[in-house]
Amino acid sequence: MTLPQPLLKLDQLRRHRAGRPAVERLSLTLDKGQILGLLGVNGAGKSTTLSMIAGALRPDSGSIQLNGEDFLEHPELARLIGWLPERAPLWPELTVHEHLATHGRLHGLRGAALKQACDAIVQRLELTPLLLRLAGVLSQGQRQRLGLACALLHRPALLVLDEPANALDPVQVASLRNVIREEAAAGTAVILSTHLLAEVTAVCDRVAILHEGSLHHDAAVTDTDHKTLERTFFDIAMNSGAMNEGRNQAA
Ligand SMILES: Nc1ncnc2c1ncn2[C@@H]1O[C@H](COP(=O)(O)OP(=O)(O)OP(=O)(O)O)[C@@H](O)[C@H]1O
Repeated sequence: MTLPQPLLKLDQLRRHRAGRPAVERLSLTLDKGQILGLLGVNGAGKSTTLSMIAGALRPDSGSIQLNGEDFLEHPELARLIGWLPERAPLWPELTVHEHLATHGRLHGLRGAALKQACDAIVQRLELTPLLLRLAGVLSQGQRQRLGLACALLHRPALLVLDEPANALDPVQVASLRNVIREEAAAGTAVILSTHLLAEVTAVCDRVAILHEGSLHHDAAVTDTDHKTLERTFFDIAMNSGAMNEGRNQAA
């Protein structure tokens, strides 16, 4: 019997930025319907990792497989991905509706299918009152919601969210959590980076901790209550030198 392959497989990813290692020998897998939280202090390498997964930054070495295919060899597999970067890239002179329609067209949606996709995401993310507003005058939280809508519009198999709760009010944070859970229940794999441990325990079923570009922890969240996760996070952040020595000796 052949085992189902993971939706996403990172193998020994490496990337230097400004002459320094930003991500080092990172290997991870993610299955359909899983929600992985990526934690780490500032500069740990979370955004660099997510940018490589989303196809926006090429690794120096290592491989990325999507559905068993080599993403670096087949960049067209980007159609499987919905990406919300740390700062949603919006055109200030386009309205919310024009953004959605443009994103849909870029993903090959036309006519009735495009209208249906836009209507569905507008309703889901409660964007109706904002439809005719220019992106340039949206609040930060509204920009974040529009960025999330653009990432979800084409029904990606893998959702890559870089600090998605940034600037959202508590009502919108709760609604974001629901959207993430609904996506995972429908089979979408989700990877999200955050600084908020509570975000991970509330919504993720797995957690990975990056430090200085390397993976230091990868565990199921059900096995890790909030206090334990907090302790693990601080241990890694404060004792990384000692941990690295241990890892090097073990290697
Ligand atoms: N555009 C860039 N040019 C050069 N170096 C960069 C760039 N972006 C990030 N870096 C460097 O890469 C390393 C990893 O940064 P990255 O943004 O991936 O970390 P992060 O974990 O997402 O941080 P934060 O939590 O602050 O968003 C850091 O040393 C950072 O200085």
